[in-house]
Amino acid sequence: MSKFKQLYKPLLDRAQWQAPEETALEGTGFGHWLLEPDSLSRRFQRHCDHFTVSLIEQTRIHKSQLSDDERALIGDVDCLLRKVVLMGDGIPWVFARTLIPASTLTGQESDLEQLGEMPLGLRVFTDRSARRDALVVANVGTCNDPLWARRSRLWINEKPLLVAELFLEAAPVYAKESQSWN
Ligand SMILES: C=C(O[C@@H]1C=C(C(=O)O)C=C[C@H]1O)C(=O)O
Repeated sequence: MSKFKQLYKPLLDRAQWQAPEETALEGTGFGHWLLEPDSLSRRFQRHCDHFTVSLIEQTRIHKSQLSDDERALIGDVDCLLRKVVLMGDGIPWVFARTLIPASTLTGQESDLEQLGEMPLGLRVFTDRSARRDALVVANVGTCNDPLWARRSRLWINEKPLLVAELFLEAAPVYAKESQSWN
């Protein structure tokens, strides 16, 4: 089992998700990143020379494996589960876990199953219909050493997928100089 899965999946699993307005994120350096409505991948590309994605795992899961939260957001459906690490110049920045319903992997979106190490966001946000909602955040670290995560639902051609992202210690979200609008 990948060290990323061993280390980071449990942190996402136990995240106590909160609506952004319940946290003091608005207007903070963290908030500019965590509340990013557009593609995180595109934003990361502006903060490194080589933005890459490492595919950790991709598998089909039965709808019985969904949490109640997940089922409420994307339906009681079998899904494709995709786990990746996003890296800037080879440094792990985000551990991401995405659930793509089988009903989303149809028509123009059937290619989402063959993304491999192409960033999901660069594919989804090239579609004019793409939008993000149901964004929630969680600090899965401590007050003194925050480790932020977010979960949001993406829509492409009115079909949903659910993305959970854990911002690892080296991610620019924690760097003073990058806590701005860019
Ligand atoms: C949804 C996006 O795609 C990013 C890339 C992912 C992937 O390649 O699996 C998963 C989550 C995101 O961090 C985005 O760029 O906003």
